[in-house]
Amino acid sequence: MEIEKTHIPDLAILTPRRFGDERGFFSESWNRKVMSGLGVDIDFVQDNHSLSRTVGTVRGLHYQSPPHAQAKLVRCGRGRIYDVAVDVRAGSPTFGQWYGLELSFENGRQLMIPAGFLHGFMTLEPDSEIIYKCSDYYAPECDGSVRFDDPDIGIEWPLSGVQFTVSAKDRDALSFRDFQSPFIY
Ligand SMILES: Cc1cn([C@H]2C[C@H](O)[C@@H](COP(=O)(O)OP(=O)(O)O[C@H]3O[C@H](C)C(=O)[C@H](O)[C@H]3O)O2)c(=O)[nH]c1=O
Repeated sequence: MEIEKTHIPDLAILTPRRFGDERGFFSESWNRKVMSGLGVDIDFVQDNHSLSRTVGTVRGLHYQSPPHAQAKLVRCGRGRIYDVAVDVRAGSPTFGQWYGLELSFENGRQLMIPAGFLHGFMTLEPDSEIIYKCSDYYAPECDGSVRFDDPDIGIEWPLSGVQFTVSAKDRDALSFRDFQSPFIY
């Protein structure tokens, strides 16, 4: 398992080793013992899996507030997405800063997102599927969302000039200016 830091503290990229042979490959997508040896010890309790049919589907930017804040480990099981996390931990030196990268079946990369971040992605291929581990259970009463295209965050999404597919919840999401962070660094 390779682990790479980003410019945002605690936000990291994990790339599991793939054992290739004539059949294809085998990979351990998560191993708690290996990761705790690398200093990342999270008790994930829920796995999520979503399929987005069209290019330019955007899901996010979402968060769950305490006491059900979620750390997430995100990977792309099919297709290709641009995955983004925004640091919204009050007091963090990188508060309001975002980091994005391509996750795909091909590159096998995973984004390790601590609690206290907004999370969202944009699909770059049709029929893209993401699979992600969460460190707390779904709690709709704690669910919140901020506009993916908020100018005060300024995410440089890779696609422009396309008709984005966005849920009503995400279209009506908060502006970053109206968002009150419930997270402490
Ligand atoms: C998140 C979630 C949703 N649901 C139900 C609730 C709705 O009836 C349906 C679709 O939910 P939603 O529109 O919130 O799904 P996404 O837009 O993919 O939201 C997710 O996308 C972004 C990228 C995230 O990081 C979050 O995990 C999550 O907010 O699934 C559940 O039953 N359990 C869950 O954990």
